[in-house]
Amino acid sequence: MSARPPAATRNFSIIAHVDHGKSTLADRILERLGAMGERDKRDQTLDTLELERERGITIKSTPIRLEYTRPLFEDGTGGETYVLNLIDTPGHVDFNYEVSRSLAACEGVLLLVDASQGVEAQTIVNAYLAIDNNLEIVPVINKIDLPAADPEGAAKELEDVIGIPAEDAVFASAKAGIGIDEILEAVVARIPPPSGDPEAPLKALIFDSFYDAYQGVILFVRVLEGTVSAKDQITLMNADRSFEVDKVGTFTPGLVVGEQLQAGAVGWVAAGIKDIADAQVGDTLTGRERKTPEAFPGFKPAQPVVFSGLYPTDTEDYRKLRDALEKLKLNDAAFSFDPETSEALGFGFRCGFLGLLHAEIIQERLEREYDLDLIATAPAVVYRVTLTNGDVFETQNPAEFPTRDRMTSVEEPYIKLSVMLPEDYVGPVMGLLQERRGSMVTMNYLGKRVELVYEVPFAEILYDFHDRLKSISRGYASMDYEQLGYRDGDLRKVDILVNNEIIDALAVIVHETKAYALGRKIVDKMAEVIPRQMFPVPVQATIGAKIIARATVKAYRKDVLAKCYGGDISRKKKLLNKQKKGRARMKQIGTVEVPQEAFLAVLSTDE
Ligand SMILES: Nc1nc2c(ncn2[C@@H]2O[C@H](COP(=O)(O)OP(=O)(O)OP(=O)(O)O)[C@@H](O)[C@H]2O)c(=O)[nH]1
Repeated sequence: MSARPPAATRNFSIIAHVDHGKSTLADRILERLGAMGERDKRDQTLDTLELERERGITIKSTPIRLEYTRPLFEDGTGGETYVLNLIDTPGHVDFNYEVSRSLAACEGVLLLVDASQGVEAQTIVNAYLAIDNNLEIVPVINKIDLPAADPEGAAKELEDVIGIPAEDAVFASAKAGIGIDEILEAVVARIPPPSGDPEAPLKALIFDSFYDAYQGVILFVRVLEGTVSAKDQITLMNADRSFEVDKVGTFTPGLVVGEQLQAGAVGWVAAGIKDIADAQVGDTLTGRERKTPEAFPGFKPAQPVVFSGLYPTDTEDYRKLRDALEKLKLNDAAFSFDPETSEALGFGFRCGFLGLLHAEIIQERLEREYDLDLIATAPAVVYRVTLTNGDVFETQNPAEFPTRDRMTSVEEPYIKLSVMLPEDYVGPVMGLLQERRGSMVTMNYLGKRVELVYEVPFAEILYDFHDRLKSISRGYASMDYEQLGYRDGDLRKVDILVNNEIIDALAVIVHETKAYALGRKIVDKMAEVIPRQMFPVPVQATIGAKIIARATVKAYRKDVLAKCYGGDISRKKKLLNKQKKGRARMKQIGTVEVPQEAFLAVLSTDE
């Protein structure tokens, strides 16, 4: 494995906007290079988790080592064999940091653009991630088989927006297998080989990892300098922890054990690391004795930015939930959980995620793989509050948010949001962004399409923003964003009362200008979803002592069982059973049963 000089290696990734054909192209390359072999030819080989496949989104970056032998050309060239390390990248903004680390492990990328869609928001963001990492970009215009394809137009857009010469583009159809040979030739001809001195002190970048019950954490690394072998003593520079290497190897796919990994190589390292927090993506591996002078730049500890409470609907399941969270955490340094108690919901956990999709994935896994029924509270961002006594504290739990008289200021996280859309929808989309307290940074025209760049409070896009954007642009707009940092905001806590009791888990933080509208929306939605009781149930929204909105859940007119008096007993049983089923995902609060939907009332769309 290590005998091959780095000159014959190419490390690259495929980057694209969602659905532009990344997985299809990767599969086609694998197939072309025989890597599918005898294995079951599945739809999307690179997407490993069961859940990813169902959602059609790649979560884990799984590299694959391929061998490519150039054909013999008439001029007598060709015939050489190259090792191609194809590093997959997750295709969602929640995982942009992982994408940037995966790219840091490469020398080049295939930038894939759908010939019928053209450049989209994620195309631009991903291209800039590649440019920031000084990568060679090979533009590939995909789906040229589609009747609506305009390959030249898409190539021209790339040139106009990102400055990649249109004549560099390779036209392809991953589905029909067109242009695959050209793509492989472009990879070896245009993407530079890795450099680095195998004799230098070890310097390897961790770009992904997973937890294995027997081996501990398996690190996916790109060796930048030096060599790493079994029995080496290594140090993780940012974590400042040292380990002895058990095994190293490459991916073919599947983990293959090898002797060593040298500068330029992409492979895996197992070193009996038990805690994934010690081996975070972006950290640098070096020799314990012979250290590299500087860690690879740009390390950011995984930090959740969206928080939500997770409670078992059945209080008996608390331990089961804790065990499940512990298991998931083994594999996911970016996910956090801490016990929390809610007066309304009992014992649960405050969980932190990289974004809404990450939150949804974790929740779905808990329910499906661990068979748990959960109540999730509305997602919230982290607020920074300065109290009147000068103390500053951060909170992501609206229930803990202080009243106005106890604080002097609040700050909230902002993002830089980039939206790509046809010019016809610019008006309505700008209206939406303004409604979300956004301020424009730039507006770029490219032909009939426009890129809008806005600074927006993160909380404003958490809920229904993406759906609204899609619906007002008839599905044509695409978006991507990056975190910017904290800014002052005039924020209030809105409490929700059911049957005159504050339900702590329903509190939300909202901008002063929107408090009334949001309070109204929540109480109306609550009144709609809380089942009728034997008595009328008032639902109120308050700021401090002031009621800002109110609605009532009307009482039953008749007892459901009244009909059954004297009737046959099986019918009565059936009815009770039906009611019991309907009760799944309900939480008894005082005398009132509140369904999961009510806890997410704040997420319901305005329309
Ligand atoms: N007509 C046509 N369809 C294609 C081509 N390449 C991919 N597709 C289709 O486009 C859709 C999206 O392709 P994927 O490969 O899943 O896209 P992706 O970019 O990997 O998507 P994510 O994994 O969700 O990021 C699928 O329905 C593919 O069959 C192509 O060359 N021509």
